[in-house]
Amino acid sequence: KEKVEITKEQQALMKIITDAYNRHQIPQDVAKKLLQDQYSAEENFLLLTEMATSQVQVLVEFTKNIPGFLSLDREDQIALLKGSAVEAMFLRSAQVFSRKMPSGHTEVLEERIRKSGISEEFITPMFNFYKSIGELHMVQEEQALLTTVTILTPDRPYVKDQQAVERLQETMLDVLRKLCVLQHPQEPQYFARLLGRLTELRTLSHYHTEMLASWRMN
Ligand SMILES: COc1ccc(-c2nc3ccccc3n2[C@H](C(=O)Nc2c(C)cccc2C)C2CCCCC2)c(OC)c1
Repeated sequence: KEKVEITKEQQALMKIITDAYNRHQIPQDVAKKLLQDQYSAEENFLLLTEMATSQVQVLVEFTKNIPGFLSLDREDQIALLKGSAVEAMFLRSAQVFSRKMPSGHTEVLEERIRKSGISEEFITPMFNFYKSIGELHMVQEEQALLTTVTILTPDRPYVKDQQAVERLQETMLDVLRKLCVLQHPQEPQYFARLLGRLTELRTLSHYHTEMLASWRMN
């Protein structure tokens, strides 16, 4: 049984990324808004686009704090941001949905989202993903590193120097793997389960355009 140990450098890397992840949060708490009032499909669509837009700005600021990201080719940085924006948005939504809330709040939030205007056919895959993320009970370091690993996906469209992105992603995956072993010692499969969510995330994000196009306006 090999002793898993996070090195000093990896500790520092994890702190930089987690602090940046927590610092670059969306200002307004959309869950609180949704719990307070019921909005029309049009208002919800507007809220969704506002959230998605501010999320992209937050993502850009966050990536500036990923050690090595700014050393990548400038055009590759943009390709990585464009390629991961929707996935990062669903990941953030899953984390917001899975947050510990006073009893009954999650059910109300789920109801508001089901009735938001999104087409029926997308509700099940979306909530299946949210619940599968929730079941992982990720600590904030794992959430930050998982988002970082998602951004540093080498095979996004138009990435020229895939090797450079792969090297960066591997650095992050190594820290994440060790963190999972240390945080979930009874669950040796935890890291694999975590990465499996990224496959589900990519599938869900393929629906995104269709989800918007089929939004049920009155
Ligand atoms: C069509 O694609 C989506 C994407 C996300 C959601 C979504 N899942 C959520 C889970 C918890 C809380 C809110 C949640 N959202 C929306 C939201 O704002 N997501 C969000 C964004 C966009 C950026 C940053 C951060 C977040 C949370 C609410 C937008 C207003 C209508 C209701 C959904 C969605 O719901 C139908 C459909």
